[in-house]
Amino acid sequence: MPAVLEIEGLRKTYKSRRRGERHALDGFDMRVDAGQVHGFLGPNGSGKTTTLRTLLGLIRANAGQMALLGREVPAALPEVAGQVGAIVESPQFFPHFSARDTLSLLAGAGNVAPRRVDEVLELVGLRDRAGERVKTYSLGMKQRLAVASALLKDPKLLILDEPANGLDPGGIREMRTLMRDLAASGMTVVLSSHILGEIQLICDSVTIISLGRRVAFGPVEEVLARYSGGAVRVRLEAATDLPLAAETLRRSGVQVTGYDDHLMLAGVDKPATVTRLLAEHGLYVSELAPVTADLESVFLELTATAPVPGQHRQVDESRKVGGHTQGGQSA
Ligand SMILES: Nc1ncnc2c1ncn2[C@@H]1O[C@H](COP(=O)(O)OP(=O)(O)OP(=O)(O)O)[C@@H](O)[C@H]1O
Repeated sequence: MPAVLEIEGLRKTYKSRRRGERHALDGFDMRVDAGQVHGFLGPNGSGKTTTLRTLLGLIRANAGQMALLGREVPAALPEVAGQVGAIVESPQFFPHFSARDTLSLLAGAGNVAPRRVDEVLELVGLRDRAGERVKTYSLGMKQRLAVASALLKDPKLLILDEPANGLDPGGIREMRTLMRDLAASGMTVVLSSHILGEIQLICDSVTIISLGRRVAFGPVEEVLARYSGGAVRVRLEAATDLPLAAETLRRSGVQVTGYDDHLMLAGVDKPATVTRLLAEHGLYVSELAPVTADLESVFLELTATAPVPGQHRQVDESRKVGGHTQGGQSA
């Protein structure tokens, strides 16, 4: 599958007199294949916006290679810009203009056929309110207008920085449907976010960034499976046997956490061995279920941002949580 977006070894260092040097991107890699909705995930300050701004030629990298639609950027940006729609900073619209006026103005400036204005209004679901002034719009409607403006050129690649930021659950759901519709029409969509549930629902694949480095990437299901760590939930026919079962499993080297009515096991390669081991001790399993992690726990673990009781994590501060600090396919 051809890559629509490729980044290799990207470095960006900000220098300030007060804070000295800060490596916002520290050898970052990323690849997005055609036709995907790709989630770009990372905690605050991890380097998402810096990556997207560098890719779009808004700031200069210190090192690394980047390509959009198979062309090296920033050198080929003038040629590929017409096929890339992006919203990286919240666009400001004239509050007294309607959505239709706003888009007509942008279409005129960008040599876009006027009929495209109605097409994008339809696509983002603003057709029926297109004549009203932007100042009367909800945040969700303004976000749709921003997406509409990025769609005017009918781009092959759409890049959105935090498109669901500030939206209520209804607005988020609508944005999700819009993203999926765009992908279904053949567009590749890259969206940065820290709304993990959303990414899990919308995206085919993800890149997780932490402290300017890629810590995991791949299809969402693969990333989840990779970081579930062989977790298995076990229930027994007799709950009173749980302590004995826990002891038996621990003696065989399995990591066990005991709960009132079940055990959680970690690092189990073959769940069937658990059943056999327990049966050999007269303990009968009523449930043996592999537990898949959700994206939120994977994200918290990989980016070391899980909350710790009594501690306030500082922005940009790295802290190791659990065993994983680097992804299996990490850069
Ligand atoms: N213009 C700048 N000057 C100095 N430091 C900067 C500048 N822009 C970003 N940074 C620093 O670079 C790091 C990465 O910032 P960036 O905005 O790319 O992160 P982000 O992942 O987009 O975060 P958020 O989710 O909060 O928007 C942060 O430490 C930030 O403080």
